[in-house]
Amino acid sequence: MSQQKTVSHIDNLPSTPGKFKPDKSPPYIHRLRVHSAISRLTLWSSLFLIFIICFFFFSPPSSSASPRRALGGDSWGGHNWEKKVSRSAQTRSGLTVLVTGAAGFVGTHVSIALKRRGDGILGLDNFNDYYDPQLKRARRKLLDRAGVFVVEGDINDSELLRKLFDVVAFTHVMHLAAQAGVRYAMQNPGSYVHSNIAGFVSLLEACKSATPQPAIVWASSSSVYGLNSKIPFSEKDRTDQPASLYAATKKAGEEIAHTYNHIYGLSITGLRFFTVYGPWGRPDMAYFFFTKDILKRRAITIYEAPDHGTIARDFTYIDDIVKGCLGALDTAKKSTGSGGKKKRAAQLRIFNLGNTSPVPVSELVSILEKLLKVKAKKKVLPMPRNGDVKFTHANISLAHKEFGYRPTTNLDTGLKKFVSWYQDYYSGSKKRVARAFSNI
Ligand SMILES: O=C(O)[C@H]1O[C@H](OP(=O)(O)OP(=O)(O)OC[C@H]2O[C@@H](n3ccc(=O)[nH]c3=O)[C@H](O)[C@@H]2O)[C@H](O)[C@@H](O)[C@H]1O
Repeated sequence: MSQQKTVSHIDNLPSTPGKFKPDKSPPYIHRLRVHSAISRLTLWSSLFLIFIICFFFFSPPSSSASPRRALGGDSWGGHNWEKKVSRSAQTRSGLTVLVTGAAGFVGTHVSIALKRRGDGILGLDNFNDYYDPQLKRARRKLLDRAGVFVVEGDINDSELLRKLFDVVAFTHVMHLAAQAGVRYAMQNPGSYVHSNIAGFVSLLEACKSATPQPAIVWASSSSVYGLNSKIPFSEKDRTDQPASLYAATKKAGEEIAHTYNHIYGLSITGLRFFTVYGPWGRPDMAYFFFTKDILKRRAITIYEAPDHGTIARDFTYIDDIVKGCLGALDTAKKSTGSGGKKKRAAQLRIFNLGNTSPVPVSELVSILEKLLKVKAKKKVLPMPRNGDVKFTHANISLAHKEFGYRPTTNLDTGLKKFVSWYQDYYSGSKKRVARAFSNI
């Protein structure tokens, strides 16, 4: 009993050493006190040790110290990586631009054009295999030579995006990463939602939280006009009848852009590209695979509208598109938000970037036959209902007024340049391949 009392008395002793007054208790009381002090010390040391272990195990590794694995891409992070990122984005007096989809067709041309005039450019691309990734790797070589570093990663990787905005204060984002192709949407609808909707939102989230907020210029598409029959297509025309999921995701992008502009004060410019073609183009596009098939003496399919109607496109040459992109970047006003909050209304624009002269697909094939000096084996079939539209035709007066956009390359001239690049690039001759790389 008395021992129990004594123990409870010992437990009530002050734990602060300075307040402990030595007393004249018997020796067994001292032993008990020492024993208790040792137990407490052991308990606190164990707790401290557990805390340290938990801290090291559960805290995220510092990405500046060790590289991390990107979502669907290379590893990123670390001192050397950050140095490459900063060096690529460095500029004396120009823009500091993050180009998404930099290893894509338009992304490569725009990045090189911006770098050449002195802007600081950082590329981002996930190098997916929608079409030959070898071609994307070859474009990366061009970018490397031009001094543009391309980070391999996905726009859905918000941690990577945050890191990029931490390392570089981008003034602009040229957003070109997307799942392209009108007809492929029937085979892989999820990829359109992943890149063109979820990916776009992920990018806008990063932009709205960045300090400073960048101005954004991004690629919408002529396909948003869908079944619109009023020609030429003007930005004021209706865009609520998309004919493909691709078009629907681009239209959704335009609405999402409105929301981020409205809530967060992001300055956003959408560019509706009209069937862009040229050297280093996309192998999934008709002019590209027609060239390949004609040269291989394989039959090509040409679609026609009901009642043998013509299908036509406002084919637009890549150099004209590049000028349009640069014009849009140069006239983009600053975003107005900060810390994720809007201060005042910000710029929100949409422009057609087309060629203003539609050409029937049959005419495109005739030009290719002349340039390739091979007669095409043609199969004419009714246009399947798989997302295609009968014709496109851009009214470009708005882009002309705002930044002097005026396309100057007709389809004959543009295809001549494409065919010359194609024949060099796929020639198998070292000298000619080198020429394909130098002609950009
Ligand atoms: O402006 C856009 O926003 C879009 O442009 C491009 O789409 P489209 O204009 O449909 O180009 P593309 O496929 O080259 O077909 C060209 C023509 O060939 C016809 N076509 C096609 C295939 C075939 O086998 N036969 C055929 O006649 C076909 O009927 C069509 O008339 C981009 O791919 C797209 O990503 C998007 O950017």
